[in-house]
Amino acid sequence: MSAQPTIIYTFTDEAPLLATYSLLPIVQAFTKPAGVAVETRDISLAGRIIANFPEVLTEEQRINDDLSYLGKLCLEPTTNIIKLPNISASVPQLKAAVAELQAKGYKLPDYPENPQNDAEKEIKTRYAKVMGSAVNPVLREGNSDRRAPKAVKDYAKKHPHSMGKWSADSKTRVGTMGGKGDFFSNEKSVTVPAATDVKIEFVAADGTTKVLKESTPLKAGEILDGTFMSKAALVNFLADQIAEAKKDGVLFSLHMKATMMKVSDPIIFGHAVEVFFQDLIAKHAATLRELGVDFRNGFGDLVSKISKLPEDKKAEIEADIQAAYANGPALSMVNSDKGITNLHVPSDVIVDASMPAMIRAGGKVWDAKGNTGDTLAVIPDSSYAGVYQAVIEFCRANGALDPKTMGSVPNVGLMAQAAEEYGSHNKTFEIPGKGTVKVTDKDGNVLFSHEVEQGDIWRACQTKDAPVQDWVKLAVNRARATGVPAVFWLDKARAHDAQIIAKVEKYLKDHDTSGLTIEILPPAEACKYSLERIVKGEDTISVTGNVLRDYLTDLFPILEVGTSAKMLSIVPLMNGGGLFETGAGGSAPKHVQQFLEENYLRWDSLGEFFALAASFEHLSDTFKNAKAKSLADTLDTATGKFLENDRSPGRKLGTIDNRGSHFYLALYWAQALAEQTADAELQAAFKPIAEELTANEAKIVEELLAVQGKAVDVGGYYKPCDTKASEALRPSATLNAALAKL
Ligand SMILES: NC(=O)C1=CN([C@@H]2O[C@H](COP(=O)(O)OP(=O)(O)OC[C@H]3O[C@@H](n4cnc5c(N)ncnc54)[C@H](OP(=O)(O)O)[C@@H]3O)[C@@H](O)[C@H]2O)C=CC1
Ligand SMILES: O=C(O)CCC(=O)C(=O)O
Ligand SMILES: [Mg+2]
Repeated sequence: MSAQPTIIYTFTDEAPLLATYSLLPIVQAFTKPAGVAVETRDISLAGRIIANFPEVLTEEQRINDDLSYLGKLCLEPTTNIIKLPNISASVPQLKAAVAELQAKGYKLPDYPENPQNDAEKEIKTRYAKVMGSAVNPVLREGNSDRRAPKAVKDYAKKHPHSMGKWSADSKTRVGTMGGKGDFFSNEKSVTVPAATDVKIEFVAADGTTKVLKESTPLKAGEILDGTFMSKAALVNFLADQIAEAKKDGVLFSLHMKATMMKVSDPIIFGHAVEVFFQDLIAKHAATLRELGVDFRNGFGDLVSKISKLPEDKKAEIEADIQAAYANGPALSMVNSDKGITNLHVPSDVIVDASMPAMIRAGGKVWDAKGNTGDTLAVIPDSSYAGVYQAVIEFCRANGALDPKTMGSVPNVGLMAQAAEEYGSHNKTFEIPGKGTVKVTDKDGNVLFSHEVEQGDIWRACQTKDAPVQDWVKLAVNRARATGVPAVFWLDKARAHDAQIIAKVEKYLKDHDTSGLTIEILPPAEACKYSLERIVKGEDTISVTGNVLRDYLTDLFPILEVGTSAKMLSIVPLMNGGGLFETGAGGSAPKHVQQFLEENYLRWDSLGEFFALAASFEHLSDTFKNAKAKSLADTLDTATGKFLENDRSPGRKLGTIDNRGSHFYLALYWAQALAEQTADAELQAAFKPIAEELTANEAKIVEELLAVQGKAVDVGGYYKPCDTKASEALRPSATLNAALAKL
C-alpha cells in the first residue's frame, strides 16, 4: 500500500484534455491541505504513440508507457484512478496525430497503410496497438456501474433540455440483417469446463490449413463464442437498404462502432461505402487503385487522395461524386456546411452516441442542405439493433419522452477483462477464401466450426467466469441499495446469451435476492419493459453485457439528462481498487473546434466532479482517511450548489464556459470546506480562500469572460503545448493567485 493516499488523474485528448488544464490545478490546490496527492499519467493518443517508438526519438522526447503502468496498477487494491475520455483512434485520426508529431520534430515513421516488407509490417503492428479502444479495455479490471446522480436527475426535471417532437407518422426506423448471415444468426458458444488453450484455423476448400491464431488460453468456466458475418449477405443487405431509403424518401445513415470494434466494423463500413458509390468506384477502379484509396477509412479517403490528381481527372471524379449523391438516397450528414457525410470518416458516427442523438431529436438527422429529416438507420448486425427499434416504436406511439417526469435506467455492465465483443479484435479475421474456420482445444476436440466464404468476417469473443460472478453481485447490490427492479438484457435464443443465462441463474443463488425483482428478458423486450416504467417516472436497472453497456449508457442519459457527460461512472476494480470514469461519452471534437475559433469551451465537467467525489470517498475507505472523506462530502455539497445555481457552461459565447464553471465549483467547494466542522484543520486552511474567492467573484468572472470571442492557439491538437494551453485555460490572474496560496 502506498504510504500517501494518491489519486491518478489521466491526461487524455481533445475537450477533456483542455478542461484538465483548467480543473486539475484547482483539484491539486484543494487536495494539498488534505495530504492527498494527485499525480498525472499521460494516456493521450499522442502520448501512446510517443511511448511506443522510443528508439526513433531523442532522450527529451521519450516518455514512459503510462498506459501499461496503469494497466498493472489496476490490479492493486489501493489504486484510485480518474479516467477521462480519450480518443479511440480510427486510421484517419492516427495519421493526423502522427503528422502533427512529425511536424513537431518527432521522427516517427509514417503509418504504412499497405506494408511492403517486414519492417513496415512491424511498424503497422505497433501503431495497431495504439489504435481503436486501446485504453479502456486495459484499465477496466472491473465491471461498470453507471447512473445519473439524483442531483442531476432533479436538475433535469427542473430545467429540462430540449427534445424533438416524435410524430406517429415518422418514417424513421432501424434496418438490420436480422437472421440472414449476420453475427447474431451464426453465433456458436461454449463454456469450457477446465482451463485449456484453443487454436483458430482456416481450412481452405482445397484442404490447405492456415493458422489464424495459434493460442488463446481459456480459464475454467470461460465462455468462448465464434461467429461470422457473411460478406455476400451483408453486401446484398446494404444494397437493399440503400434502395429502400431512396424509395421511402428518407435519409440513409449507417451506425457502427468502428473505433471500439476496430477490426470488424471498419470492414463493414468499407462495404457500405463501396455499395453506396459502386458505379463511381467501378468507373474509376484503376485510378483508385493507383491512389491507394481504402474505403475502410471512409469515403473521405477518396476525397483527400484525389487532390493529388491532375485537375481534369479530379474534376471528372468530382462530377461523378455529385452524380452518385444525386442518384442514391439522400445521405445523412455529419457537417452539412463542410459537405461531410455519414460515410466520410468511420470515427465521426459512433452508434452509442449517434442513435440516441437522433432519437432525442425526434427521429431526425441532418441532410446536405442543413435541414432535418427522417432516416433509415442501418445497423447491420441484429444482436442489439432491436433495442433502438423498440425505442423508436415507443416514441412513435407515445410521443417523445419527457425529461421533466421520466424515470431512469441506470446500468450495471459486464466489461471486466475485455469481456465479450470488446475483446474480440485479436480474434477477428477477414476470411481469405471458401472453407471452414475451426476452433480446437489443446486435446484436439473441435469446439465449433463455421463454413465460410471469401470476405466473410469471422470473430471469436471471450468472457471469463470471475467477471460474470462479480457482475451478478454488483447487480444484486444495486437492486438491494435502490429497491428498483433489475433486468438482465439477455436473449436465450442467442448462443452466447444462453451460456451467460446459465451462469446468471447459478450465481444469483449465491445472493440473498428475497424481496427483489430480478428479471431476464431479451434486449428489445427489456427495453420496452423499461420504457413502460420510465414514462411512469419509475427506474429500472439494466444489467447488460459489454456492448449494451456502451449503448445504453449513452442512450438513456442523453434522453434523460441531455448528455452522458453528467453520468456517474464507477468501475469497482475486482481486486479492490477504484477506477472512476468521467461521464459516459466521448471526447467531443467539436468542442475543441469551437474553443480554437472563439476561445469558448463548452465541455461540461460534471462527470469529472462526480468522479472526483466518488474517488475521494473510495480513498477515505481504503486509507481510513478522514480528510479524504471531508473532501468527498464538501465536493458533494459544492456540486449540489453548482447544479442549483446552474453553473454548467452554456452553448454560446458571452456566458461562463468550462473555465467559469470550474471557478464556481472552486468557490462552492471552498465555502463548503470553510463551513464544515468535521475537520478543523481543513476549515482553517479554506476559510481565507473561501473569503477571497467570494469577494472576487465578479472580478474573476469578468477576467474569464474577457478572453472570449477571439481565436486562440494552444500549440497543437493532439499534443498541445503545455505552456500555451495552460495560459489559455487559466486566464484569471485573480483566481490563479488565490489558488497559489493553498
Ligand atoms: N470513454 C471514452 O474514452 C470514450 C471515448 N470516445 C472517443 O471520443 C471521440 C468522440 O466520440 P463521439 O462518440 O463522437 O462523442 P462526442 O465526444 O462528440 O460526444 C457526443 C456529444 O455529446 C455531448 N457531450 C459529450 N461530452 C460532453 C461534455 N462533457 N460536455 C458537454 N457535452 C458533451 C455533445 O453533444 P451535444 O452537442 O448534443 O450537447 C457532443 O457533441 C472519439 O474519438 C471516440 O473514440 C467515445 C466514447 C467514450
Ligand atoms: O473505449 C472506447 O473506445 C469507447 C468507450 C465507450 O464508448 C464507453 O465505454 O461508453
Ligand atoms: Mg460509449
